[in-house]
Amino acid sequence: MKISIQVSLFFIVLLSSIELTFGQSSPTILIAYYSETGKTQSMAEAVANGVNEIGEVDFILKPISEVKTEELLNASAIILGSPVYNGNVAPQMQEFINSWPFEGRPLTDKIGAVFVTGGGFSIGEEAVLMSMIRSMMIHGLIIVGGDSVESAFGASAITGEGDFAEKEVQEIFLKKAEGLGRRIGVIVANK
Ligand SMILES: Cc1cc2nc3c(=O)[nH]c(=O)nc-3n(C[C@H](O)[C@H](O)[C@H](O)COP(=O)(O)O)c2cc1C
Repeated sequence: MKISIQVSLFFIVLLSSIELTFGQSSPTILIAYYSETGKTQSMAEAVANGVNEIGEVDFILKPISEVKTEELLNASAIILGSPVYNGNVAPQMQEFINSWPFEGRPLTDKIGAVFVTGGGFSIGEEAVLMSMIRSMMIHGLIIVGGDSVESAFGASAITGEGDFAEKEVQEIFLKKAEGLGRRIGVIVANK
């Protein structure tokens, strides 16, 4: 009798620990970017640093070419980054979004957010933020901006004009990206 109670207790503890291990995995934020010369990648890494500060959520950080459909479907939030090409989103990023599953709108109600890098001031960066936001809204995502009025539509960096030319992405822009990541992290952690 005593042995069978002990065996039952053992299985109860085992099942509880399995539930704890597999039933309570942290929500994940997917940070996906396109980058030819590394500037948008630097912003993506800053977004990830911001998410990391929150601690309660996982993130996947990768170029769009490596993103799997299941990673999109499993993510609680999707954060996209693109450079500005001739006033538009990089065509690779648009193709990526166009490849998302649409039937039944399986991405509906995930959090969506965006960041860009552009060579110059007001020659496309806001248009590209808005372009990605529009596409995400077609898929039913809930759009969230950055953590300051200067990143209201998402985080942006100027990489090629005046003092910002031929340098690493500057701290003032990386801070916006970090703030975006932190904000999405807090929202996802409390969702
Ligand atoms: C083909 C091409 C077109 C570009 N067109 C624009 C543009 O219209 N407006 C702009 O601000 N920057 C433009 N840029 C500059 C890039 O957006 C900028 O250098 C960006 O930071 C590059 O990001 P990456 O290092 O992640 O590739 C263009 C760059 C290339 C290569």
